[in-house]
Amino acid sequence: RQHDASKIPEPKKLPLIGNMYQLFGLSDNIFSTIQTLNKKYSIYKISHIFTSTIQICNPKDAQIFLSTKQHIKKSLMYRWMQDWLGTGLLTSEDSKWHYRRKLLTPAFHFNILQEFFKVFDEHSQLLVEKLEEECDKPYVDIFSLVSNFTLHIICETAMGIKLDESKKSMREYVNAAQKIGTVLFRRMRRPWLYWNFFHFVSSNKREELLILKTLHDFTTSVIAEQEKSFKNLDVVEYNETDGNFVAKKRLALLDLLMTLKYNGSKINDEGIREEVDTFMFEGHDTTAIAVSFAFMLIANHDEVQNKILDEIQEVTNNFNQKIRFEHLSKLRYLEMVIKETLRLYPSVPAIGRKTTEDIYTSTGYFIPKDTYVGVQIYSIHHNDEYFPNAEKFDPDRFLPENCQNRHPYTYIPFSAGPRNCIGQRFAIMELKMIIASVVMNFKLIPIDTQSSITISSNLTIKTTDGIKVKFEKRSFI
Ligand code: HEM
Repeated sequence: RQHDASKIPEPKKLPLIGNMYQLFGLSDNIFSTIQTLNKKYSIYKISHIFTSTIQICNPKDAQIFLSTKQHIKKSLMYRWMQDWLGTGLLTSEDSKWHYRRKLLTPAFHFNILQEFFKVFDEHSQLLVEKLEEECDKPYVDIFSLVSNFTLHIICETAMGIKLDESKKSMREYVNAAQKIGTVLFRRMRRPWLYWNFFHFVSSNKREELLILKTLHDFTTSVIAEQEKSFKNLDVVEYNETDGNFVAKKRLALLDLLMTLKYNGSKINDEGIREEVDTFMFEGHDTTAIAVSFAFMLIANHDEVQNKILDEIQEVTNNFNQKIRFEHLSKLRYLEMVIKETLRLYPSVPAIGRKTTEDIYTSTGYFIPKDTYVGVQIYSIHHNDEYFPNAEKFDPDRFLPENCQNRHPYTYIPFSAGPRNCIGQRFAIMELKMIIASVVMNFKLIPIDTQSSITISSNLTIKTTDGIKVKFEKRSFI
């Protein structure tokens, strides 16, 4: 065992600015700079005068940090996100996180998801209608179109409100949600902005405040709208053992939070705002990204597209029935396509933690308590050692027999362990419904390819120039 954190490999350092300078430069190529480092080392340290982070690019160490209840504290980036998300489920720690996680888990129970199906269906059909209007165009920039639909879906399901289609604030919200990531990333790359004072007086902060206003105005209007129609049912009881209030009936997210607020629990207006901001963002952006990359990959792989279509044909009795809730679990090949899309393009490419006790890595490096750690999901997914010919899109990697011998932490698009994604099943259902509805109605024609796009760094994975796909109406259905 090597008992020394200083033994962890470090890319070349300079005085004061450490090796952080490696990440300076244009935001477009930062992503590839990070990936080059990630390919070179399976674990390494990146640092400057104010802070250092251990980057983990291998599944064994990812398991050490993610699988236990021990390391649920988050890294610096999540603290910077608190002006936006408060301490909602994604950014909270310790007892607050435990309480909220326990409280909100039933809001994504199977029975609730089943009720959401009609919303997934309705918006998938509306997306099909919208794409029909786009068939004449040389291509569709898919993310900006789909994110509108996924925002509607999260509002109508988890928040329980129907958005007004013409609402200008909706588009503004989606744009602001893209911009906030850029502002947060800019801070990460400028060491002097780690100092709250310097950040407070910077132009970055001024930009952040404007963006936050747009984001918060939108979520505030969603809460106000839901509150107008909210009916307070007597479904809350006090749990003597843990001193918390619980709902006796399963409720969707915002209904649950409102019910608890009106019945004297710990949830107040601020708590509601935190969770609405958190779920609104996590719930629409991640899924829109996944749909966009899935369309690009399907368009570029005819054999995959045909297999998806064959499976839908079989499940819907030769396209004679509409896709129903019970069909979703039968769309097994489509599920493999979604998994392979999330391997190549995990919507959340990296996550951060802070150690809560001294720890040894799988190769014996010592990491002391209170160290920031980054788990590099994208680079674990792109490692040829775990996924031979890793850049190749091959859904068969997820055939049961092909998964057996893989370390479980080689594939972690939803993270893993107690702080994994609470919306995982929601996301898979929504993706299945949207992709099946679109492939059933259109032939997807490639415009962008895996090599034509440039991935850019943001909180979630983005490209510098959108993702372009062409849609051609199928005539035989
Ligand atoms: C393809 C879609 C999605 C992907 C790839 C994804 C991925 C992730 C990942 C990697 C995390 C861990 C973040 C971290 O530890 O910092 C996470 C957490 C989370 N996700 Fe998702 N997510 C998706 C969809 C959703 C949806 C649809 C929702 C809401 C309905 C959602 C809500 C959340 C929340 C609230 C957390 C924080 C959980 C906690 O800390 O207890 N996600 N997600």
